[in-house]
Amino acid sequence: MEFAELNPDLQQWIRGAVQRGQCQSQVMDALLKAGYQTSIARAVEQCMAGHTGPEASAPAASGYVKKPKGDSSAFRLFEPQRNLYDLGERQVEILLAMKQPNIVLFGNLLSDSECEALIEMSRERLKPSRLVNSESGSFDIGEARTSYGTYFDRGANPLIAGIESRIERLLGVPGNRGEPIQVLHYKTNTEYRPHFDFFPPDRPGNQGILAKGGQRVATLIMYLNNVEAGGSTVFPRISLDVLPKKGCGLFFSYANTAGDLDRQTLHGGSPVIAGEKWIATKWLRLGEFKVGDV
Ligand SMILES: O=C(O)CCC(=O)C(=O)O
Ligand SMILES: [Fe+2]
Repeated sequence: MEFAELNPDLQQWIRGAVQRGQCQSQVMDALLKAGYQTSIARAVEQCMAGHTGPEASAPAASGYVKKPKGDSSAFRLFEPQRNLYDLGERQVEILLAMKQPNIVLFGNLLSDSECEALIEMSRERLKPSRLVNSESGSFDIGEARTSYGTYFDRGANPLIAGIESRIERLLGVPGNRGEPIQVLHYKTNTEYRPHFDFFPPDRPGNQGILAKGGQRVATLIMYLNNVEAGGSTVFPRISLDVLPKKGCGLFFSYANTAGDLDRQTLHGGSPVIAGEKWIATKWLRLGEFKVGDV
């Protein structure tokens, strides 16, 4: 495979690895671990030899969140303009809004019965949550994330479809950019340690994920129950703790006002001290995320 045929994210990663002084076998090793075929060797060789042609410009669904000229709004996504969003079937309130990072807390996003139904339909399906290993691309279980979870394909049933349609109308982001809704259950003493929801594009293990729908650009966490103690969504770099409240939704997008990935969005699910915690999460991509692309 020719270097020029690779997608720009992968080109960029290989260029970066070469510039960092990695030798051909180290680069190949990382790529093979990330699931690429040996046929990529020719492209790596070309890059090593400096025969890469002109730098390709990143397509819309690139691994980076880059500011399009003069406008970062496509990447920052939802920024509230009113205090109440009347969606007809539901009035969603804005309870908190922060500009940098772009964080919005929604009230009245889900009804009590929607929250309860989501929990009930997930109970039997829960499996230990996994983390993406950004070096190898594998999905690993570990103590950084001790919740249990499951997910529902887009439009999997009328309840999921209704919630997805509400999210689409509220945020103004096409539903086909959404990943499947994931439901997570944290028992007492479990947590999800601080992390980024975007996939650092310079890591070989993230190339496969980025190829499907492009970079993640935003998260919407929907709280499905009230938690007795602990279990906040914590943003340690900005000293913010959002306490879970049934029916509320926490939205944040990862591009700062310059359109670059904002590392202030580091966040986690802090340990549940008493009781249990249930959330449902919708992540949004820069491009279309095809159902089945998990
Ligand atoms: O549990 C939380 O509040 C945060 C969950 C989270 O960060 C995630 O699922 O990516
Ligand atoms: Fe997260």
